[in-house]
Amino acid sequence: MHKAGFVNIFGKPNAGKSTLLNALIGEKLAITSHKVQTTRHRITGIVTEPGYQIIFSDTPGIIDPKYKLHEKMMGAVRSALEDADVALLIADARTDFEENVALFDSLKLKAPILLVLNKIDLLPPTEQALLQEKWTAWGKAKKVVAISALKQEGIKALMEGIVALLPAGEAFYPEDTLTDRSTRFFVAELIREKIFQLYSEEIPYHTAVVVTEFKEKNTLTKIAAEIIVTRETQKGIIVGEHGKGIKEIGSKARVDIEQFISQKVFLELHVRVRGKWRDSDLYLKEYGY
Ligand SMILES: Nc1nc2c(ncn2[C@@H]2O[C@H](COP(=O)(O)OP(=O)(O)OP(=O)(O)O)[C@@H](O)[C@H]2O)c(=O)[nH]1
Repeated sequence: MHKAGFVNIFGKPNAGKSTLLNALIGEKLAITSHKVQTTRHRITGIVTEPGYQIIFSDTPGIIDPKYKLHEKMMGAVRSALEDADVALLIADARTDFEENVALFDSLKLKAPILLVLNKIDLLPPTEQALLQEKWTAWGKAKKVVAISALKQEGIKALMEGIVALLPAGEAFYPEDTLTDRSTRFFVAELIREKIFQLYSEEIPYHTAVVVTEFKEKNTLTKIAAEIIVTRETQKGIIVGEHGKGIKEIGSKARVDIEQFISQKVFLELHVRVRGKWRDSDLYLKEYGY
């Protein structure tokens, strides 16, 4: 019997959802950083094996919306709640058990649940066993699996648990499909990731990235992108003294983009100020939210 279905990942910000998606897919599709709310979209990654196809979705961490951007992010979570065949609820093993329970209960999921206890590499084994018992006693998960998404431990057992819960069905996508997102989308995400990794405090949360040009030539791909911020001062910080900041974003992003598209890249970055982009439907649409 062939199996196929949508397996959606939910959890608090920073629980490790994107790291888990990448570990399950075996490719870097979702960007990560140690800051919360790195993920803003629903990102799909597809695994096809002889007996099954799984369409995984990473979702933004669940928060109370403060900007229209946040509302769009939570819209992505809602759509994922509705179409899940299997729900992966991921909890950072070091965070508060009750808070995670409250969040997971509030989702009112109808799909079968797999509870994923992540970051166990940071926990003594005795604590891990206790926590695993607590989650089993919660009673709503078909299975509790302890993993380290970062160290890729426990992923095989998790995969087996997922396949067991998958409904019968034909594949939704051709077997060589890795994702439903465009290359441009991933290029913008890789640039955005560098901003999350290189700048502290509020800058990343005021930033969007749009690819304005993507031209494949014989030996190299020419890419131009705009980094959108909300204030002139932020532009100054991103550009940096003598352009040092933007050069660093550019050279780090270029290395990753070249690896992603397997071609040499010429990357041109510009910074643009757009006062209220996070609250403007027009700009949010233009920037892909
Ligand atoms: N030690 C350890 N760190 C991890 C593990 N999984 C994820 N992390 C780290 O936790 C941080 C957050 O990981 P992400 O995958 O970006 O988390 P997320 O849940 O997608 O975060 P949002 O985008 O805020 O929703 C990153 O610094 C990861 O490297 C793990 O198993 N062990």
